[in-house]
Amino acid sequence: MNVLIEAVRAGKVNEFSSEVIKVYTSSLTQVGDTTLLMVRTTEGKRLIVVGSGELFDQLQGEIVDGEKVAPLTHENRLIINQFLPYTAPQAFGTQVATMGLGDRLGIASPGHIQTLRGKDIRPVLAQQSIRELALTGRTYEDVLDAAAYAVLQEGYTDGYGADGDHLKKEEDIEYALRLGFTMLTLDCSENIDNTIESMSEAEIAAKYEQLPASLRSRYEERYLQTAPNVPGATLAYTAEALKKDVLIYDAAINFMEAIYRKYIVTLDRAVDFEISIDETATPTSPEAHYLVANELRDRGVTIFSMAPRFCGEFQKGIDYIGDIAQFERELASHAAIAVHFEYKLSIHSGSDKFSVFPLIGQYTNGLFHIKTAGTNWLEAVRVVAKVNPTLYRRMHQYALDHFVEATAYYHVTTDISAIAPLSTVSDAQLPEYMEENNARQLLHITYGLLLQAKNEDGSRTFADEFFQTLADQEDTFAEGLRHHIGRHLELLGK
Ligand SMILES: O=C(O)[C@@H](O)[C@H](O)[C@H](O)C(=O)CO
Repeated sequence: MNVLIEAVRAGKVNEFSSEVIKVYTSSLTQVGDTTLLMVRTTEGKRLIVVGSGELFDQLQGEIVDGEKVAPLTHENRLIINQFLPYTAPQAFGTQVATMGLGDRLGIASPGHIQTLRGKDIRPVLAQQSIRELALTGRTYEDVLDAAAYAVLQEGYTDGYGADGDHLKKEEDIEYALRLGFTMLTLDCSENIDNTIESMSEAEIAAKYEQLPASLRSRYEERYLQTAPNVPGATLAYTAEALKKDVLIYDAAINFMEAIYRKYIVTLDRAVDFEISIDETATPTSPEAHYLVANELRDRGVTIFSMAPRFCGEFQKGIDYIGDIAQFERELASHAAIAVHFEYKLSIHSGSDKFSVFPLIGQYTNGLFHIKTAGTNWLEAVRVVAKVNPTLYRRMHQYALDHFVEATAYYHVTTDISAIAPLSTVSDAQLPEYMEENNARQLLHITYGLLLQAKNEDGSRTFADEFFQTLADQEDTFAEGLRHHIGRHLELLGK
């Protein structure tokens, strides 16, 4: 039997062989007569496969002294999924709190698992939007592979989800579902008519009159003649507000129903279907939220969660911006509406919203879905700032030089002039940039440009050194995530 595996079993993990840098003791797994153990070697992570049986035979790898050393490939991940079902993603439904832990690098999930293990919340480890894939150059196969191997590495058997996030096009929906994604976040922003917000009351009335009379009378009967009764929600429709909401959301509701009928109802497996109306210029009033939810229920559309666009600003990687008293008033209604229609409220751009986390935990009674992604990338940047100041300075300067280009992808109100000039900051102070909102947003939204930057000779400007630094500092990164995401959970009441 492999000396490493025997050493792990005997609790003597420091008996490393020469090529092994680290043994992931939690990965020790027995499947029939096959034993698996993940290690990090000078060539990267590998699976040591010992024994015999189907799993041993099917895993692809090199035979060394009768044992198999298997790389963490996509093909091997699919085989492991078959033999260890908990390494494949699952849907969670509406009765357990869930947290989206978007990992743009493919190396954060072990720290996320260490943070959530044992808590009353489940991780959606494989969460990426098509926007993130485009900016990082990754695929959904890469995203699933990274999450599954992290689950194996950490010996995490409580289940995790996979969210095809902010999907707008049918081909992207088909792509994610074909790969086995277990959550689908339908981004309806392109079906929401934001021009209505800037119209006068007369213009709205005129446009509304152009709608079919049958549609108008149906909405008026359901929302003006019948007062909604949602315990805990304060809802008051006026004729003017109803006209506006119908013009803003009617096409989006039709889109939601069409996708549900074509892709969700026809599936032979459970999928958590989320409706995202958060990435739009129009804040979602509680009345608008109720109208969308009521129309969906009336059309037989069952959803896992709804992501409204809250009042104020939920910007990337920084705390809430806005009137917290108004946020609390509206949150109470949004949460009550979610309870009434039996789905979870989903909090997008959930990274670092520390000032409102207690309210979210309170009003949802701890039953929510919250999404993070940027803050996990920034914890990796923080590690670089701590241990590789030269690399951080190069990345920071590149981000400054390319910031305007990055604003095409994310809405931020960053004040670049407020960021301390690099020349005035000592190496020891560099991590403090991660405590300053403008610097956080600078590094947050330029992630794709930094990761995909190339030199004239085609070599990667930052990515190779960045990933090597994070590999060398794997424990530091995991500890940073345990601290930072742990703070999120603590304030959310988890
Ligand atoms: O950056 C993205 O596209 C995603 O991380 C998106 O922002 C996600 O839905 C989210 O809200 C993460 O906080």
